[in-house]
Formats: sequence, C-alpha cells, structure tokens
Amino acid sequence: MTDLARPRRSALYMPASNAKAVEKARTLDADVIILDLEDAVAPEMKLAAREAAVAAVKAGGFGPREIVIRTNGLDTPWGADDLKAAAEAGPDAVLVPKVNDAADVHAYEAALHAAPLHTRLWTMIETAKAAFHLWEIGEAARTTRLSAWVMGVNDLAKEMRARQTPGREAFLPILSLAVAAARGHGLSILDGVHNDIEDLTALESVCGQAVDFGFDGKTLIHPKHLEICNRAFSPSDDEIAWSRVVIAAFAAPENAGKGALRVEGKMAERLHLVQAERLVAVSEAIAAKTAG
Ligand SMILES: CC(C)(COP(=O)(O)OP(=O)(O)OC[C@H]1O[C@@H](n2cnc3c(N)ncnc32)[C@H](O)[C@@H]1OP(=O)(O)O)[C@@H](O)C(=O)NCCC(=O)NCCSC(=O)C[C@H](O)C(=O)O
Ligand SMILES: [Mg+2]
Repeated sequence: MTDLARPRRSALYMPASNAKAVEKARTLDADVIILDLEDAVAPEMKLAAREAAVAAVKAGGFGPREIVIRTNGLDTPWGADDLKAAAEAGPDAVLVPKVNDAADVHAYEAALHAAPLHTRLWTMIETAKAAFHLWEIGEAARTTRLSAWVMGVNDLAKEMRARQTPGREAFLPILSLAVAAARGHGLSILDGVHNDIEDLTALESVCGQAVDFGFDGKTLIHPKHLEICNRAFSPSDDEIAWSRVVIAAFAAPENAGKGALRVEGKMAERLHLVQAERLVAVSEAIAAKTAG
C-alpha cells in the first residue's frame, strides 16, 4: 500500500497521560491514534505524559492503527526532550505543533535525527503565519521526513480571533489552500477537530465538508465521533462501483491509446482513471483492515 492510499479517515487524539484512554485506543476503530503531550496535558503532567507515550509506543498492541506522538513545541520547556524521547520510541510519526515556516520544519527534522527511518514528521497547520507559508512548508518535504499536515482550527481561531461557526466560513480559504499545497507536495492532510462532543449532526456536516474539500480524514477528540467520521471518509459503494467501471473501460482493448471515453453517458479522461484507481486502492485498504 502506498502512503497516499493508506486510510487515514479518523485520527483520535488523547492525552498521553490518560492511561485508560490509551488502553481503550488499542481496540477503537480509529485509523490513527495521536498521543498528545501538548495542549491536552497540563504543565504538571508533562513529564508523566512523555513517559507514558514512550511506554505505550514500546508496548505496542495498536494493531493496524498508526501511532503518532504529538510533542510540545521547540519553543517550550518540554519540546526538545519530547522530541528526543519520541525519536527513541520510534512511532509511525511525530506530530509537531505551531509550525510557521520551512525553517521550523528543518528545526524539527534536526531534532528527530536519531529517529528510525520509518518515523515520519507530521506538522500542525494552525498559525496565522503558516497560512502565508504553506507552499514553502510543503516544499520542505523534499529534504525531510515531512509526510502529513494536520489542521489546528482551534489555534487558528484563537490567533485570528475568528468565530468557529457551523459552516466554518472564516477558515475556508486556509482549509482549501492547505489541501492544495499538501497535494502539490504529495502530503497527506487531515482536518481539525470538532469540539462539540454531543452534536453528531454538526459533526456529520463538517465531515462532509472536509470530504468535499479533499481531506484524507479528520482529527477527533472523542470515540463517539469515530463511526460518523469513518463512514464519511470511506468511499461509498456507488463511488467504488463507478470507479471500477471507469477502470474497466480504459482496460478494454478497443480503448487502448484513447485519452477520453464516453462511459455510461459521461466523459471519462485518464485523470479520472487515476482518481478511480486511487479510490479503489483506498477502499481495498479499508476492506483489508476491516477483515484483519
Ligand atoms: C474531551 C474529553 C476531556 C471528555 O472527557 P470525558 O467527559 O471524561 O469523556 P467521556 O466520559 O464521554 O468518556 C467516555 C469513555 O470514552 C473514553 N474516552 C474519552 N475520550 C477519549 C479519547 N479522546 N480517546 C480515548 N478514549 C476516550 C473515556 O475514557 C471513557 O471510557 P470508559 O470509562 O471506559 O467508558 C476527552 O474526550 C478528551 O480528553 N479528549 C481528547 C482531548 C485532546 O486530546 N485534546 C488535544 C487535541 S485537540 C487540539 O488540540 C487540536 C489542535 O491543536 C487545534 O488547535 O485545533
Ligand atoms: Mg492546536
């Protein structure tokens, strides 16, 4: 499975200091588990959370779920030691907060020098400055472990002094530009969290919006959000069926060498073939996960 076909429909945060939540995570239907050392952890719990995150990664037992440690920033009293500990633990990825520009990516890359090669660098996109450096932050992926972005809409709202309305109007430009910049550099990109634990109707709506925007998945703060989110980001039966029809049409001998076809009354070009192949690859990866 290529990294870009890997299902990352749901990424559940939890404070690494919450042993019960971390234990529960081993059985939850989340594609990604994010052990947080940053905003979900009070200053007096930072060291205990770091130790717990390292112990959890080393103990394993998360099955097919990707396991990610979110560290504190290098500009905090905990950041450097968090990154050192995370590098030694060797999770699937280390997620770093409040990256502003490419120089920040390179600083985090340097701090992860001792990490095993499989440990990727993921960065939060959640500062006003980052909004104006998206392309160069993405470009840093060419020479670093950077492979994914995670939107931090709470921090963006705080910095912009914007309201988090149901339609997320204040954030639409940055959400859209971040997806475009991520795709321009071959990065995965996950949407921000939905803060209202109980309003599942609103969750369904923002998940649909994120799918429309092209996000790979969404970060979450509560297990109650997993089912809706996984469903929203899974290709539907209709989409899978249509993709298979497009793939079959281009594979037919009579269509060899053709760039555009009429398929069931619609135009299909080779770019649609690429989309169809990716959608089928993702759906097969999800099916394999469900079966395993
Ligand atoms: C938000 C919470 C503090 C709510 O906690 P609580 O009210 O105690 O939850 P429940 O009683 O409903 O919990 C029911 C059971 O589910 C387990 N649980 C709850 N949340 C999680 C979780 N995130 N992962 C795993 N398991 C979880 C409870 O343990 C209960 O289990 P049981 O007793 O066996 O029934 C809490 O949900 C929470 O801490 N959520 C995560 C908060 C977090 O990590 N925040 C940081 C990331 S968000 C962010 O910073 C985004 C970004 O940076 C930005 O800027 O936007
Ligand atoms: Mg944040």
